Amino acid sequence: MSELSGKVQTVLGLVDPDQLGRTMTHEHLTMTFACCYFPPPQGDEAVAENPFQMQHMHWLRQNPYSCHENLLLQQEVPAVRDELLAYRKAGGGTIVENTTTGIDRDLPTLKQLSKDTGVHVIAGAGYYVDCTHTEATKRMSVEKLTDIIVSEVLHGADGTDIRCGVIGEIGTGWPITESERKVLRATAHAQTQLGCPVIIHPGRNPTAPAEVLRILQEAGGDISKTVMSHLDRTIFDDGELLEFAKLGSYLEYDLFGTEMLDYPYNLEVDMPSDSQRVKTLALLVKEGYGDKVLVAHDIHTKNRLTKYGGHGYSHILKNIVPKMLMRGISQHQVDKILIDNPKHWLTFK
Ligand SMILES: CCC(=O)NCCS(=O)(=O)O
Repeated sequence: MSELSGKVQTVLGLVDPDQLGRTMTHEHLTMTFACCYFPPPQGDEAVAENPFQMQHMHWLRQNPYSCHENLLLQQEVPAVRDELLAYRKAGGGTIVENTTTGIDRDLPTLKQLSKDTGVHVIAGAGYYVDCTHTEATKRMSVEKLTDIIVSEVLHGADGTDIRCGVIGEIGTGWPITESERKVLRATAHAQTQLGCPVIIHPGRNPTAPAEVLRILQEAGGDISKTVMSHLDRTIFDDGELLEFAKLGSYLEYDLFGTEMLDYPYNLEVDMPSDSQRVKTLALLVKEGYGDKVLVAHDIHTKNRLTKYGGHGYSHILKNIVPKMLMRGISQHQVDKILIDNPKHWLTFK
């Protein structure tokens, strides 16, 4: 039996799963999203150059990807430290930090933030979406990719001895590229060796999540230990959602706090409001999937920080939990979503 078995691996080492407490399963504390810059609407160029003013806050919430500076979360370590202290005060215990290769994972900073704040931080192994894969990555065999991912969990990543505790977020687009397919197969092979948790960023198409699970399953992956992220912007029809839920992965609503009219990466998408997200969680609980639901904010741009008038990492604990209770989700079920489900997912087999 491996020394990881029955434990959770944080950036500070192995911990007992009962120590995690309330857990956000999909956040970023330091990263760059420059790969996904989207030009501003015509006429808004001047605002995009100088967005961090009170009168531009609404514009920034509607157009978070159209301002270069907003995509550099890695410049905000002191603000993130303050936010983590506030998160602890609000009752939070753990954050899964989903930054993988391609969007500037910074393990020493994650370790320091965890030391400074007492929040458990779990780092992610593997690769983000195709446009961030280097030519060298694209040339790698599945075996080589598997070895790298396994090593990031067992020995440490990015030339450090700081170990990752999950694989992901593994980035995929739509359609899924050949390089992304190889990374998915490597993810499944690494998961088979390690018995570890996996988390996926699906493409922006309602059929993308099931296609990813199919690829993972064919490569021997454990779907019951895999999280499908970003369902808020991916599957909109209740019937389709319940069909997807039958496949057995964790179901993650991780864009709490993000409300925007025009989702630039796919204008077909109507981004739900937080109230609509809570309604969907209530549906999943009622239909028997309460032990599969996970939640988070996926903070990946500056404007989502409270420093810039955003919702911050404590929004779910402070505002969404009361709304969940008000909409008939029991306290027992809320505790499952925030404590038990993350704990079971994050524990190595
Ligand atoms: C790196 C952060 C990330 O991928 N977030 C998801 C953004 S979106 O695809 O939901 O727009």
